[in-house]
Amino acid sequence: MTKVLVSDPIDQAGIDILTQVAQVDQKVGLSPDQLKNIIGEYDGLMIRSGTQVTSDVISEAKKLRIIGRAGVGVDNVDVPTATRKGVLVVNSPGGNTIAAAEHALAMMLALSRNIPQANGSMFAGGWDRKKYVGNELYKKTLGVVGLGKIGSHVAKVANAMGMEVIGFDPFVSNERAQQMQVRLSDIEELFKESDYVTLHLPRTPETENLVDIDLLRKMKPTARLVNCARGGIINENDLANALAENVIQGAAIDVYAKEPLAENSPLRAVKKGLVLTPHLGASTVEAQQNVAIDVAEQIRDVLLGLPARSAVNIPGLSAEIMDSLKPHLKLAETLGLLVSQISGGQIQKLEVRLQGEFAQHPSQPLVIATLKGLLTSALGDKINYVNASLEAKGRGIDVVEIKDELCPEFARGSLQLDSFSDKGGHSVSGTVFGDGDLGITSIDEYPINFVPSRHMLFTRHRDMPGIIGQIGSLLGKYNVNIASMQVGRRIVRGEAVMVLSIDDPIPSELLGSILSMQGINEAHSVTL
Ligand SMILES: NC(=O)c1ccc[n+]([C@@H]2O[C@H](COP(=O)([O-])OP(=O)(O)OC[C@H]3O[C@@H](n4cnc5c(N)ncnc54)[C@H](O)[C@@H]3O)[C@@H](O)[C@H]2O)c1
Ligand SMILES: O=C(O)CC[C@@H](O)C(=O)O
Repeated sequence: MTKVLVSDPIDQAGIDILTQVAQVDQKVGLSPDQLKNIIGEYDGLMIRSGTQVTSDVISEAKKLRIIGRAGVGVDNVDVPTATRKGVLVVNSPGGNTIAAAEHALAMMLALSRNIPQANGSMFAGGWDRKKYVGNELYKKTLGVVGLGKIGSHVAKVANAMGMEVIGFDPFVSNERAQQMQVRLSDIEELFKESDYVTLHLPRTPETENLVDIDLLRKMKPTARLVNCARGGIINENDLANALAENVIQGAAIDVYAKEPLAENSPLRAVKKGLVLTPHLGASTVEAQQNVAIDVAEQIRDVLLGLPARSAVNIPGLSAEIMDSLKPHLKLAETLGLLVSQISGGQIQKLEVRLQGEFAQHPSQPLVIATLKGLLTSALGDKINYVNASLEAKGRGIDVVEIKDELCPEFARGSLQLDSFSDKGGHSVSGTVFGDGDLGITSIDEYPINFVPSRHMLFTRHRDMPGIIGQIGSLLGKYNVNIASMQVGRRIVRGEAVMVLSIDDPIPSELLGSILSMQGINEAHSVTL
């Protein structure tokens, strides 16, 4: 029975999708040890930001295939460990964009008009109209740090509200910034010039403590800072001191270095100018439905053996790409399996030659599929699209990609693998025909033409009368049925290759007998 654990509160729409394919256990509030103790039972795990999926947790997973994060940030998942274990990590990159952008805008407005303070005072019996005079956003300068999905939506709305928007994002071009009506600046200038600064960048080792007391001191004393991105980007002690010392006028914070925010956090002790929310950026009914559906559909698909839309740990391999490249990926995997089984040694280098149509597609998915095929004989079902590149690297396989847009021989191009091992080199190539069928078109540069089948016998032998008949008789003796045969050679009576498609695998004793025949240089049993 396929089982999925849901360990954070998830919208029912997502649960309904998961129950189409699995038994769904909803267990919210598990301690790290409780999660470790039960994770071994599950094929899928669905979380929000509350569950910490540490390396310890992933190490205890016996059959986990997918971790689905109903949201954007996967900083609560040890992605490198998941990748090593071949566990796919998926998220919902766009499901809560609007919710998070609107929360940041709400925080700016709340700060400028003292709404939380005025609200608190009203419920305490007050009526203070002088104390809560605020500021308008109109004609003020907004600095947006991180101009991705959320930052660009904030910029759009701020522009519409009559703000001047400046931005800092090292990965955004001037053209893109112009389209967003944002003037690019460096980070120090942005902090100096802005009346409001809003953060919309990820937390990474480079962005941790990015906003410290030095940067805060660059801000205007009337400036306000909003963080609805990730905790840890602002140094919380420095912010508390800056507010206490009137270095800046205000701040509104939704996310914290450590969540939930500790009771004795210096932020909770700030007396004025600070608005805090408990990581509510994505907490709208609409966003929670969006992310639950988006991620549950991906978990369902992966458990059914289909690709995911937003895989975090196989970049460049979206469901769309996998769908459009289906036969090409199948060929890449088949050639990888084939070359690994005829190589017979520890492969040290693999050249992946993409020609014609193959060179026009993104190469990364095709290389990953090749490596998956290459390592399947050694690792069985432990190898998949998630960990193939990492496993190949770990085994010291040097992968070289060669692209050639021309391919005069085959209308749809061809893919060739050249492997180099301690036992010498081998080469296989193939193509995809118009109807999506696969064809193997050469082995060790001997032209050949066959449709790959589950079981095959491959030989390199002297091209001399009687040798093929002898192999046929031996197979007959072992009751192995031949489905088809293909022979390729370059010189008459030189060396030739033969591929037999057979109905059953070759027993090792039979392979030994074939290898001991006169004129046989190599014989390999191949299973795809
Ligand atoms: N508060 C919430 O509930 C909530 C909800 C959703 C997203 N988020 C967070 O909001 C942030 C933005 O999310 P998004 O969906 O817009 O992501 P995104 O990937 O679309 O955009 C992030 C942008 O940050 C930029 N960036 C990266 N490093 C930078 C740096 N050092 N300086 C400046 N810019 C840098 C990137 O180039 C990118 O354009 C993320 O941290 C995400 O986790 C929070
Ligand atoms: O799950 C949540 O509510 C937080 C989501 C948000 O931080 C995200 O990264 O998508």
